[in-house]
Amino acid sequence: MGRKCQLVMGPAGSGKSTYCATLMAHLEAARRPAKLLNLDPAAEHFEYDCTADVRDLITLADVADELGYGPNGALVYCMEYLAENLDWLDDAMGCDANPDADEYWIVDCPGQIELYTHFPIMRTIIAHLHRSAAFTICGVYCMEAAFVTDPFKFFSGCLSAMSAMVQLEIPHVNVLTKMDLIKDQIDPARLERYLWPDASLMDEWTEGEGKWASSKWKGLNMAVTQLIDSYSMVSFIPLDITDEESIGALLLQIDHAVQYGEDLEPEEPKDEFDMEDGGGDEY
Ligand SMILES: Nc1nc2c(ncn2[C@@H]2O[C@H](COP(=O)(O)OP(=O)(O)OP(=O)(O)O)[C@@H](O)[C@H]2O)c(=O)[nH]1
Ligand SMILES: [Mg+2]
Repeated sequence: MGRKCQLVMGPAGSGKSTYCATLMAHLEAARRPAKLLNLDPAAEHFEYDCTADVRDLITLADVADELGYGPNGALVYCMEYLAENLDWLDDAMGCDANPDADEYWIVDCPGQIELYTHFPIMRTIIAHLHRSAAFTICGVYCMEAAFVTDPFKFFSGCLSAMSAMVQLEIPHVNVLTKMDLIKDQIDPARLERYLWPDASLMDEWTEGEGKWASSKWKGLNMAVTQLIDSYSMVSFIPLDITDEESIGALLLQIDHAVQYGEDLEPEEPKDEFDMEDGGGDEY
C-alpha cells in the first residue's frame, strides 16, 4: 500500500480541523489506522491527538512576538521556515526510520488561501513528500455549504478551488462542508446543480437585468463563470459530519483517488468458529 495522504486545505473557518477530527473518529470506529499531522502553526487546540505537529518546529505566536509580524506575514514566514527545514517533517512523520511503511495520513493545513493559490510553499512540501517517502497525496479542498446561497461567493469559492487544483497538480476532491447547517433548507435536486456547477447557474440566479449594477459587471461575472465551466474541473462532494454515510461516501472517493486498498487481499475467516458464527448464514 505505501504511504497515502489527505492534504486538507481551504479558506479560514471552512471546517478543515473539524473534518480531520471527524474523519479520525470515523477511521478509528472502522479500525483503520490513521495518523494526523497538524501543519497549522496558528492552531490552538485539537479534538484529536496529533501524531506530528508543526508547532513543535515553529509557532505563529513565536514569530509574531520575535519578528513583530502580523498574522498573515507570520503564517507565511512559518510555512517558509518549514519548507526550508523539511528534514524536520521527515523525522516527525517517521519517513527516514521506515521508508516503506504502510500508513494513512490526514494533514490539517492552515486556512490562508494564498498558500494554495499563489505561494509555491505547498508545492514544495508536496514534492518533498512524493520524493522522500513516495506519498500518494490527494488534495481535499473544503468550502462552506452556506456559499450556495450567494452566487458571487459560490463562484469565487469555485475559482479558488480551481486555482488550488491547477497550482498543486495532485488528485483533488472538493468538499462542501457544514451541510448539516443547510440540508433542511435546500431542495436535493437544486443541491445537485451546485455539486456540478456550470455557467447557467449564474444566469438563473441573476435572471433579469435589474440585478446587475452594469452590463460590464455582468459581462465580467459571466466570463468568470464560463471560465470555470470550460475547464470542467470543479465539482463538489457534500459532507454532513452528523451522518456517517456522508463521511463514508466522501472517504470512498478520496480512497479511490489515492488508490487506497487496491492491493489489499480480502481477509480469510480466522477460524472455523468465525465461519459458523458470522459468515455462512448471512450471504
Ligand atoms: N455545524 C457545523 N459546524 C462546523 C462544521 N465544521 C466546522 N464547523 C464550525 O466552524 C468553525 C470553524 O471550524 P474549523 O474546523 O476550526 O475550521 P478550519 O477550517 O479548521 O479553520 P482554520 O483552521 O481557522 O482555518 C468552528 O466553530 C466549527 O465548530 C460542520 O460540519 N458543521
Ligand atoms: Mg483549523
